[in-house]
Amino acid sequence: MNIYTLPKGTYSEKATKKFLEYIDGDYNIKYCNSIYDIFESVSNGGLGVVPIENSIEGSVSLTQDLLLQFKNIKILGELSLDIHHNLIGYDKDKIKIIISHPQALAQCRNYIKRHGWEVKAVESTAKAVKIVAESKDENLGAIGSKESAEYYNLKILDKNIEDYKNNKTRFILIGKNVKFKTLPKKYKVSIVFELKEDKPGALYHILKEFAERNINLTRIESRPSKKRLGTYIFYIDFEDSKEDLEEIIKSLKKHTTFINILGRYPVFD
Ligand SMILES: O=C(O)C(=O)C[C@]1(C(=O)O)C=C[C@@H](O)C=C1
Repeated sequence: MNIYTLPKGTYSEKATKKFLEYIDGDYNIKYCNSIYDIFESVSNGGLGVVPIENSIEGSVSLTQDLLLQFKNIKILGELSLDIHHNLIGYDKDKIKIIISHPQALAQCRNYIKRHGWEVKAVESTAKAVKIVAESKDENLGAIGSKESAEYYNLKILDKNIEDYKNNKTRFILIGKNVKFKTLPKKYKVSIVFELKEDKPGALYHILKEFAERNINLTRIESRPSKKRLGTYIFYIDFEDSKEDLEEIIKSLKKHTTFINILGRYPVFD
């Protein structure tokens, strides 16, 4: 079986290797150019690993949108990685343009601003490093992992260039089903829904259902419904509890036009 992720040297590849330590069975890592390509491949079978949230920059909105779009794909597991970015290239003093993934560029925004560099966004940090390596252009620099610098034989010109300490990204394992070797104690549930009416207290009625059952929400987020300006869908993550999930969903359905369970899954360290 295959497990799809972003190219060699990306942080997503690192997360994939960590997931594989917990997964039962033989999987070959297959590299895709974008998060969209990973979802498309996984919809035909196998597993995938994609980033979903970063502690500095927030949600990876493409992942959120695709989880809704690809109805046959579920979240099967979650883990977080410490993210330490590096400036990669030839000569720091000659750099004029910095290339990287939009999330990585955003996580190093102050650092880039301080140096007055122009920025260019590409599909992954590893692709950025590859472009710099293949161009042999000293005016270019990339932001990426230590592994990507090694893989493309480029120098690390600066380490830990993220703007805030404790930079972490959450990654999810996606697919139809999986078997784990061992299971952690912590489980989470992710749901997405649209409120029935835009009226005072509409979201309160949803939150009340969780509060009354003493369920801890770990994230609440809205995204445009893409139907009209000012209309939203909501993503909620909550800690799995002894409460009956079907019963919770039934109680939420009273207030929503649609509600999907994106996954009920273990959270690995
Ligand atoms: O380009 C990569 O290396 C990725 O794995 C993507 C990604 C992301 O989209 O958040 C993963 C972790 C970091 O937050 C920066 C980039």
